[in-house]
Amino acid sequence: MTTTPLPSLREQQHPLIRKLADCIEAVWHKHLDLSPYHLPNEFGYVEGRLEGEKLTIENQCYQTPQFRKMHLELAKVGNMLDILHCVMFPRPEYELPMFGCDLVGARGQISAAIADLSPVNSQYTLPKSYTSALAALPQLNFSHPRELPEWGDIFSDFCVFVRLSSPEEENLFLSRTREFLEIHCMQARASQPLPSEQAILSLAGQRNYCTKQQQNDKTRRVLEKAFGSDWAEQYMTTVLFDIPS
Ligand SMILES: C=CC1=C(C)C(=O)N/C1=C\C1=NC(=C\c2[nH]c(/C=C3\NC(=O)C(CC)=C3C)c(C)c2CCC(=O)O)/C(CCC(=O)O)=C1C
Repeated sequence: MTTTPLPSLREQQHPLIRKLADCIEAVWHKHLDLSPYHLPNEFGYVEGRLEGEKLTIENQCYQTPQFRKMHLELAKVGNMLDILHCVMFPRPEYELPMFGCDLVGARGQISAAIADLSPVNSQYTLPKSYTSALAALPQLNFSHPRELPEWGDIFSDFCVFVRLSSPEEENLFLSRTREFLEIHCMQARASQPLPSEQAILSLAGQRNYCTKQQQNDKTRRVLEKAFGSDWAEQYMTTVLFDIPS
């Protein structure tokens, strides 16, 4: 007897969030050898109240030989906010950057769309194979680019951070994020583990990435209003951006 999977939260969210969630899963399944990554079970599916609005979070996590954790999170705040969050944490013995993306939709418009392959080596530079593949992509011109906050110094020169104001730009963002993911997954599959002293340097870069991302007060505020500051702190430091030991 086949159990029909529960409909994902994405069916109730902004179409671009649904398309990007489907795209991320498709690229992961196409290129990588996925195994489950078990989050503490209270975090698989959580519900809270945000000023009377229900906050629903749906998490999916995998791991592969090259990635210790690949996290796709969908969140919905009543009818106000739709969120997609995705971070791929490389195993430190691989010199791979961090893929991260965040989509925040309010009342049908995507006010924040960001995707990046962020360097975590000791010089905070991307591997040459990434730089050449990314530099070969056509230059995109979005009508509403956005300025990164202070803590955003972790992102690469190829980072896309925009407000999306049309279906055409939504599709541009979707295809550029798919390109980032395809490059990343193919590079990851072709990569070999580094000597252990290199792993220590990558760990430091990942720690910096997580520490900076934990400074995002816009994320923290949504979580605090729904679950309180202790829960938000725990969630940001153990689920969203857990610093590898
Ligand atoms: C790879 C990058 C990246 C990753 C992985 C990441 O997690 N955030 C990332 C980036 C990033 N996010 C930003 C903004 C917002 N984030 C949320 C909320 C959530 N985002 C979540 O993931 C979750 C958990 C599900 C919640 C709850 C809201 C509400 C906003 C305001 C929306 C707006 O400004 O229009 C900004 C702008 C920050 C600024 O301008 O100061 C940046 C740069």
